[in-house]
Amino acid sequence: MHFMYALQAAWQSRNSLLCVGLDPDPARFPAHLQGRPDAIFEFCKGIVDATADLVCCFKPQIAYFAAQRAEDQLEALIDHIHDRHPHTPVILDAKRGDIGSTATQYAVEAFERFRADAITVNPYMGRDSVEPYLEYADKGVILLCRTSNPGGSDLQFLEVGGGERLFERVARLVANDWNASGNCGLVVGATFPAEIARVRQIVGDMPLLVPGIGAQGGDIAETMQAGGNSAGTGLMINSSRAILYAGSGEDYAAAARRVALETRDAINAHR
Ligand SMILES: O=c1ccn([C@@H]2O[C@H](COP(=O)(O)O)[C@@H](O)[C@H]2O)c(=O)[nH]1
Repeated sequence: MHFMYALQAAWQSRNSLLCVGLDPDPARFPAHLQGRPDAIFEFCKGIVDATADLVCCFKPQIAYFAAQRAEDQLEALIDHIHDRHPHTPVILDAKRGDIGSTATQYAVEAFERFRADAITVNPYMGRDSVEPYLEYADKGVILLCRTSNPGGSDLQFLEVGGGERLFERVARLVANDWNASGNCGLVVGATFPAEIARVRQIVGDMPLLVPGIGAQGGDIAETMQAGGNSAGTGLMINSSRAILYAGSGEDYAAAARRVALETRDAINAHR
């Protein structure tokens, strides 16, 4: 199914704009999982099974798996999500960016090896570097636009001519030129609500992946006010650490569910 249809369906059926980020850090795992060769898979599976009915998508961040030589556990986790929680889109957060021939391999990795429904991509090498992902017309391509980190302003805020800032140019380019298959989205951090509003103004109803609530301190009310689209959806609001590490004992998944539920409800209170 086309990523955008799957996302629309998940927004409706789950009544949720919450994306749970899967950033497994073994140093923070509960004691009963420490030292197990499949700890990363088991930890994430516990989170996924406890929260799947509360989310519109999951977002595994590939660095947490690759750093532990655990790409096989990432493959198993995405298979698990597809098998046990169908109709729950998976965004592989990889922020890839390279020349076309290499990007082709990254696209195969994301969509064929890992079976992700969407991938995050860095747009700053230009259209030919993004084309290999766009060619998978039913997969989501979510481009970095205004990232949540403070240093994002170093480049993304630069004026690039015509009174436009770089993040605005990216938003306009993606909305007007790169989105021919209707499979693009943008990353805009919750830590910069004014820029979320500006991006929404430029791109209309395009889905925005919004990290930065929870551990990074972004405000849910301001995010919703700035980013909701005409249908009251349009957002995948990500929280990773605040949910993953809500508990530290054997009941960590139940603790994660409690915080996911609170977060989903706090988001819905502003729709
Ligand atoms: O601008 C961006 C783009 C991506 N991220 C990613 O989102 C999560 C945020 O984790 P929290 O624990 O909720 O802070 C993480 O995987 C980042 O790599 C982002 O934070 N900002």
